[in-house]
This record gives sequence, C-alpha cells and structure tokens, in this order.
Amino acid sequence: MIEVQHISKSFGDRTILKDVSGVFEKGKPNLIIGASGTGKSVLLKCIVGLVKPDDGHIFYDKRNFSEGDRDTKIEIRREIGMLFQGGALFDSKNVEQNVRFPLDILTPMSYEEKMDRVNFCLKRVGLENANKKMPSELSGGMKKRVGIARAIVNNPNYLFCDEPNSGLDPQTSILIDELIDDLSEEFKMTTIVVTHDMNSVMGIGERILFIYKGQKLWEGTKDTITHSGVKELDDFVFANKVMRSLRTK
Ligand SMILES: Nc1ncnc2c1ncn2[C@@H]1O[C@H](COP(=O)(O)OP(=O)(O)OP(=O)(O)O)[C@@H](O)[C@H]1O
Repeated sequence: MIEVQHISKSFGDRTILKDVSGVFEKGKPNLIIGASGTGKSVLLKCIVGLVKPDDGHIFYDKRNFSEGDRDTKIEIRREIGMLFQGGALFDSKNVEQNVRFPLDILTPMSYEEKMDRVNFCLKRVGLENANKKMPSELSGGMKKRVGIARAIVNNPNYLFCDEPNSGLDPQTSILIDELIDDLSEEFKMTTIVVTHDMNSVMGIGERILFIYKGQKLWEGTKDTITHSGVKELDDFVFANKVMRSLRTK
C-alpha cells in the first residue's frame, strides 16, 4: 500500500498540487485521472521521488519515503518498476538488452540468472520470440509490452505507469490495460496508473482518484464514477459522446 498525505507542490509562483491525500492499494491498478495539465504526472513524480514535494509525506507500506533515511530511500527505489510515457526504450539496445538493463545495473545476478528472468518476463507479456528485435522493428503495442517487461523484471512491489495507452489503438489499449491489471494481481504489486482514457477507467478502474486543478476532488470506483455528483468529474467523464449516450439511457 502507498499512502500520500497532504502533498503540495509549486513551481515558482504556480501552485500545481494542493494538499493531495490518498491511499493506493496492493494487487490492483489504482488510477489517477483528470484532464490534461491538471497535475497527475507531477503527483506521480512526487510519489516516485523524481520531484520533491514542498509539503506532505509519502509512505510505502508504512515506510516514510519523503523523510526516511538514505538507506530506506534506496531500499524503496529498488522495489519500484516504472513504465514511462512512450515506453522510453533504448533505441540502440535490442529487446532483451532493454529488459535486462535494470538487472545489469541493480543486481549481482549472473548472466544466466538474468536471462532466465528476462525470458520469463518476455513470455509473460507475450513476446517470447522478440529477444533480438530492435525497438525500431516493433509496433507501438509491442514497445509498451517491452516497457512493461522491463518494469517488472526486478520483481517490484510497486509499479507506476504514466499514460500506458498513449498512442495506441483502442483494442491494443484494452490488452495493455488488462495486462497491467493481471500483473498487479499476480505479483501482488501496488500499481498506480496515470491516465485520461475513459476506456481504461471503465475497464480497470476499481480504485480511482480524480485530480482537478491540482486538488483531489473525488475518489471511488468505476461503478460510482457516473453518479458522483461532482460537476467537474461529470464534465470529464461525459466529455465523450459514448459516455453521454449511456447517461441518457
Ligand atoms: N518541472 C516543471 N517546472 C515547471 N512547471 C512544471 C514542471 N513539471 C510540470 N509542470 C507544470 O505542471 C502542470 C501539470 O503538469 P502535469 O504534467 O502533471 O499534467 P498532467 O495532468 O499529467 O497532464 P497530461 O495528461 O497532459 O500529461 C503543467 O502546467 C506543467 O506545465
């Protein structure tokens, strides 16, 4: 479980996050949703330690990440897997080298042990025959799968995914969502997915935080999101014609 308490962040005189609190549960994807530019990625960066909040605390299974000692922070960082927006693969490395990279820099494992783990993860994401392919030879969906294999290769307790569906067609997006959902449960990871994709929300949104202009305005599930009574959330959810047509039924 990850807990954020009263997180605030400004850049210069622009306040980006205001007193955001929330709990992210183990074994399922927890979604952070909201319109573009509302502070979702900054919140995620605060949680993983890429941005330092001005105020507030972040706890990883009760361990204080924001004010913990150096060793605690290093320990927590080693338990984090991250799927970056766009995949962020190394263009000059092939698939297996990309996936092996965290093991090369973070573990003392032998080459054989690393390759066993790499092959296990590639198989788990449905890419068992792609070891030697270069990123330029992969489709967008395959790149995401490689990114996911790399994010889980170190057997993380925490998985963070920033817009995992960006640039993907709707069908591939659903497959990637389902993969993240399945992996979270299978490996008992606390997973946080940043998205503004309503398909993801209705597909895997068992736990959702809605951010509006840097504030958490609502939290709930896909079953309660359509009747939250929060105007700003309704504007977000029903921006899409299909969702509007469902509301009137
Ligand atoms: N390092 C930074 N310095 C200054 N401003 C920043 C920095 N990082 C983010 N911002 C600003 O913070 C605001 C929120 O950005 P953020 O990336 O969190 O939005 P978002 O909700 O994730 O949007 P999107 O869905 O478009 O990615 C934006 O106006 C952005 O310009």
